[in-house]
Amino acid sequence: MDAHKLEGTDRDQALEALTGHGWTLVEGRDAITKRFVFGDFNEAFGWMTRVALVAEHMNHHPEWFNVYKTVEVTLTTHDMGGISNLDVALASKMDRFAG
Ligand SMILES: C[C@H](O)[C@H](O)[C@H]1CNC2=NC(N)=NC(=O)C2=N1
Repeated sequence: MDAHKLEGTDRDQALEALTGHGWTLVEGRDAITKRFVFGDFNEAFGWMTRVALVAEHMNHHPEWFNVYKTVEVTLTTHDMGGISNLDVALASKMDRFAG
């Protein structure tokens, strides 16, 4: 997928959709974040595994932190110094996989 930094109304619309699904902007950097809470570690790590395969296929990788059944995710496009269409695509995959 071709990466481009989101700007203007494209960005506004994407952020509006994401915040409707529990994503928020990170303070002090151009990134989005969400905390996913699963039933147990098995569910959390299973989800991470499914996301990891997609992320590798996209060549777009999350920053994430897992403790037991909780995964805190931050998405940004390091190469562009901000939020791109790839972050939006990966965020929606994560939401879909989390059911
Ligand atoms: C060299 C490699 O293609 C780049 O470093 C890719 C890998 N995964 C990436 N993931 C994310 N989130 N942002 C990037 O800019 C990025 N760049």
